[in-house]
Amino acid sequence: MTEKISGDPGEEAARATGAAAASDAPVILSNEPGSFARGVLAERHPALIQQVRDAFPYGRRQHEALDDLLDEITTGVVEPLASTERDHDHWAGWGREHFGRSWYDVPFLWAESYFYRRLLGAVGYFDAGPWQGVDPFAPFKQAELEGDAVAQELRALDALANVPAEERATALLHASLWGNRADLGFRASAGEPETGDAAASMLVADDSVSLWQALPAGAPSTVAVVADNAGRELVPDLILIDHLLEQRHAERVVLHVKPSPYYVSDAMTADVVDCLRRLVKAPGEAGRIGGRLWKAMTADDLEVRTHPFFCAPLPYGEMPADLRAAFESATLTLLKGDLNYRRLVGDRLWDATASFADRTAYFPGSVAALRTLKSDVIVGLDQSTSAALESSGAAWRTSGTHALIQVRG
Ligand SMILES: O=P(O)(O)OC[C@@]1(O)O[C@H](CO)[C@@H](O)[C@@H]1O
Repeated sequence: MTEKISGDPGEEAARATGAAAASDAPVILSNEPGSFARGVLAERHPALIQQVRDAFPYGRRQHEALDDLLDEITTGVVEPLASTERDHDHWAGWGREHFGRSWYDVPFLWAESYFYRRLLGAVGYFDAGPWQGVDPFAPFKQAELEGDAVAQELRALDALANVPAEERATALLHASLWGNRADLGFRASAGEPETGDAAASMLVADDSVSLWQALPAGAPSTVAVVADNAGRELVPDLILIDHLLEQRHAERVVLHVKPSPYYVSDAMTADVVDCLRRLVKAPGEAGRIGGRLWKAMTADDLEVRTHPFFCAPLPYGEMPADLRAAFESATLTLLKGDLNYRRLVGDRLWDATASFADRTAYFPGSVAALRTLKSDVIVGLDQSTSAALESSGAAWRTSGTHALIQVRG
C-alpha cells in the first residue's frame, strides 16, 4: 500500500535537480504478514507493555490504562488523545488521517511514535501526580549502564590511549556506530555486535573519509550530534565527542536529545548526566574522558539541547524553522541510529541504490548518518553491494548485523 507524504522537501529537491523523485516508493505500513514492521507492532509493543507493567508497582489506574492500550493496539483502531491532553492539538493534526483505522494500516513510523506517546500517557508520565516525569524505561537503561558490557567497553579504552590519532579516530567512530546496535527495543532479538575487522567488513557504505574531511583539525567547527540510544550507544557517542573536541575537529558540539522517553532507550538529558557520571567514576582513560566531558559541558563547549520535534511522528523534511536554523549553522550534523535515518531519508521501501545525496538534499547543511541496519529502509548502496546483499538470503536490512556511514557534504 502506498501513501503520499505531502510536501516532502526531499522530493521537491529531487524534482528541482531533475533526479528521479521516486515518489512511488511505498510508505512502510505494518499490515504485510511476515514483515519487520508487523512484527514490531504485533510482538514488540505488547511485550513492552508487559515489561513496563512488571518494572513498577503501578496502581490500578495505570494497569487499567495499560490493559486498554494493549486491547487497542492488538484488536482495536487508533484512538485520538483526550481533548484535555496538553499535546492534543498536535496529535489531532498529525493523526487526522489515521484515527479510526487499524494500527496496522497506518504508516509504521507514525504508529510507533504514537504508541510511545500513548504508553507514556497510560503510566501517567504527563499528568500532575506521583508518576509525573517517571521514565518507565529507566530501570532498563540503568541496568544496562551498570552492566558488565559497559564496564568492559570502558576498560578497553586504556589500550587506545596511546595509539596514533587516526587509528584511535577510526576505532572511536566505529564504537559509536556499532553502539547503535545495542538499543533496548531491539536487543531481545540480537546477539552481540561484531568488533574490529569483522565490524569494518559489515559496513555496507563507508563515507568516513568524507566525514573526517568535513572536520579538519583546528577549524572553528560546530558539530551537531543528534543522539539516539542512551547507555551502550551514548557512552561511545560521548567518547567520540571528547575525541572531536580534544583533537580540535570541533570547537563546540551540540548534543540533541529527546524531551521525553521514546523507543525504550532513547537518550534524554538525564541519561546524558547518568552516562557522564558513569564515565567520571570509571578508572583509567574512561575516567579522564569523563572528567574532560564534564568540564566541556560546564564551559558550554558541549551543549545539550532538546526539542519537541524529536518525539514527533514526522520526517526531518518537516522540521520546524528553529531546528532547521540550528542544523544550518553547524559544520556537520551527525544523525545517530535507525530511527533518525528513517526520518532523514523517508520511511519508505526505497530502491537500495537510490541516491543518498538526493534523498537528503533538503537537509540544512552537511549531514552524516551513522546507523546499524534495523529496519527495511536503505538508500545509497552501490549496485554491486546491493546485488550481493540481496542475493545473500540474509536479513541484512533488519538484523543489525550491518551498518553504514553515509555523508552528504
Ligand atoms: O533508532 P534506533 O534505536 O537505532 O532503532 C529503533 C528501532 O529499533 O526501532 C524500530 C523498531 O521498534 C526499528 O525500526 C528501529 O530499528
